[in-house]
Amino acid sequence: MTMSWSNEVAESTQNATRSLLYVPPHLRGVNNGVNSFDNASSYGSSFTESTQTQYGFRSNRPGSAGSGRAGRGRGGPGGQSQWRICRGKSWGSSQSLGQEVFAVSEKLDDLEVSEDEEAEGNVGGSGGGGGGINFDAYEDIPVEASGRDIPPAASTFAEIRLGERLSDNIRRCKYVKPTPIQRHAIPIAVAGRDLMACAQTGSGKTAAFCFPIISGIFRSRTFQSPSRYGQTVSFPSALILSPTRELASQIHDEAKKFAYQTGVKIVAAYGGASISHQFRNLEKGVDILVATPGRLVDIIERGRVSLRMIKYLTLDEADRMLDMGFEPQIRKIVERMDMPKPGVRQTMLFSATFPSEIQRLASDFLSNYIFLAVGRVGSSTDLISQKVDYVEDVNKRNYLMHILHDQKVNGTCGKHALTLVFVETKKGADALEYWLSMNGFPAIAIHGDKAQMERERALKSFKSGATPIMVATDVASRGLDIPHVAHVINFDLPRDIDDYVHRIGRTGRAGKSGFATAFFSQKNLPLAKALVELMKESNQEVPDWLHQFAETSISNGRGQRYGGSRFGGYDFRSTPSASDNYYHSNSYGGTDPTFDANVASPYHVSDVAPTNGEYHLSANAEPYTAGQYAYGGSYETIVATGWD
Ligand SMILES: Nc1ncnc2c1ncn2[C@@H]1O[C@H](COP(=O)(O)OP(=O)(O)OP(=O)(O)O)[C@@H](O)[C@H]1O
Repeated sequence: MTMSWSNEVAESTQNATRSLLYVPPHLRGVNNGVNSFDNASSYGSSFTESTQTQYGFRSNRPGSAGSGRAGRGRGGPGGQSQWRICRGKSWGSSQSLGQEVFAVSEKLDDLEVSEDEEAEGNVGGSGGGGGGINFDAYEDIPVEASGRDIPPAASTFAEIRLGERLSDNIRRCKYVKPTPIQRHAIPIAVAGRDLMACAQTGSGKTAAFCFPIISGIFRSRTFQSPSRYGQTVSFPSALILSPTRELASQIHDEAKKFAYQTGVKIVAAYGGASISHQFRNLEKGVDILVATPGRLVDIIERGRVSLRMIKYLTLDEADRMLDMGFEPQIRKIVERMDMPKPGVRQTMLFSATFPSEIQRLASDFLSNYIFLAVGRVGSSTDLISQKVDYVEDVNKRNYLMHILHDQKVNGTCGKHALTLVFVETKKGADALEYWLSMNGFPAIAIHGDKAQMERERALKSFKSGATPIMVATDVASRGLDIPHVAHVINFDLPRDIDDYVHRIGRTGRAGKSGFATAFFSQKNLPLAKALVELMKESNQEVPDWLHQFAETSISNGRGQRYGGSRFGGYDFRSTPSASDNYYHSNSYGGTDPTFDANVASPYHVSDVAPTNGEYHLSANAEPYTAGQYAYGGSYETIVATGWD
């Protein structure tokens, strides 16, 4: 049998196991077909008024009447919202729980990807589709760039001149058109500039940093030889750091596809996997090393890798990499392990969220950089329909099971509609996996206490649809690009709104719609304000009760966001507190000599309607005011347990 091109390149993880039905160890030999959901027939009665959802179908979804951003074209021709009122019914808080979860499953129905669609290569995801991605969804996204002499954006890949081989691979991946982050970031990176880039989850950041690196290494080939076969110490030209093993592995797979037949060698090194195997891979030659921080330090200290020749440094999920959990290790790698200094190497930082404190820390690693924000910094894409339900902790399991049961009986949770359930703790993940499995729901858990093989097996089983429910801690919240995740359920809400943004971002990727449900209880009060702001920014309907919580709640700081909605993003250099005398650009290609670091420019570069590569300045936005977008409050320590 001939393997498809992408399968050939990414041999291992691409082998789906759809035909396998996962049976958890404790259920082997047990009649798995028995659905003990009968036990749950009394759900309705076990829910008090306060646990009833305040479900509202969105009549004000983008593209429908009343939307401030009508005509986006998302969800089909004519800009019809995916989340329409189903079958002419309207729902309210007086509906029974059963009816409400039924409504959820109807929504999931809308999300299902047909076999035809997949066959046509219209499905995004690491499988490499993309031809039918709804790029219109991104067209009116605000873009802001600040910094000196900003290279102009490109509207096609061809304009960027990435080289023939890479261009062929881009076509093979069915990337017809660059996404907004790619249009802006790739020319900046190809021009050799340092970059801090913030763009929404699922919007194509991986390619935005991989293409310039691969192209740059390929071009310099004649002048500089790669790390050669048999060398005991490897000297990669590029280092891509990721907070999790799974993300490192995914970036490695993607980069390999992009670098196919270019001769650019890519090696992954992350914890939990055999280090001797990784040494052997390094000995075969490495241009681009994709690594998690812990394993990288280990291999450097064992003298197997030197960072002396690094020309490109990328931190994916950069804000996570620089938060309290990882920062010391990253500093050690970047500042004390032989790596060329900022200005000598090229540094690129990418994330969907960038709190100002982290931007400040990150600026230590950058030189004369450009800040690029596609969409509002830290906002979620409005491709994700968000719903928040008030559910007391004691009722969460039953409520979850009711939702899943409904998906199941309505046939809406097929192999193409996966459900990802986030919980707070590793123990909680195991317990919920067990409980769901015992109740006839094929679930698998992933968390940092599992052996790497088990983590990989869990992910593979979930991706293939063999186990369509995955219970996860935050180890799966960032970067993972899993096709067909239709529903993200925050069984336990995170304490940090940015984590919420990343978690729900596992659905609604590459222009596709997704659905996110959060179970909110009293203990989530500190998150209420930020959640309301985020939902409003993403054009979501906010339940009245959540508004009330938000008004009364005191933020814990991490929950709080930069205040208010505003066009474009926020570059921390434009606040009075930015310690250095930073520059600020008022246009692509020009620096405003009158720029005052204390009052940022009111001009914004917009690509709302780029014509012939021309970008328009809009002076319509209010000037920044001091601290207006500061990531308010105190900064709580986040311990990145189980990440590396
Ligand atoms: N130009 C493009 N054309 C078609 N598909 C694309 C394009 N760029 C990226 N994709 C696809 O979009 C999906 C999301 O991309 P990617 O994983 O890079 O998103 P991301 O912005 O890094 O998300 P996150 O913030 O969650 O890490 C992937 O499946 C990728 O293959």
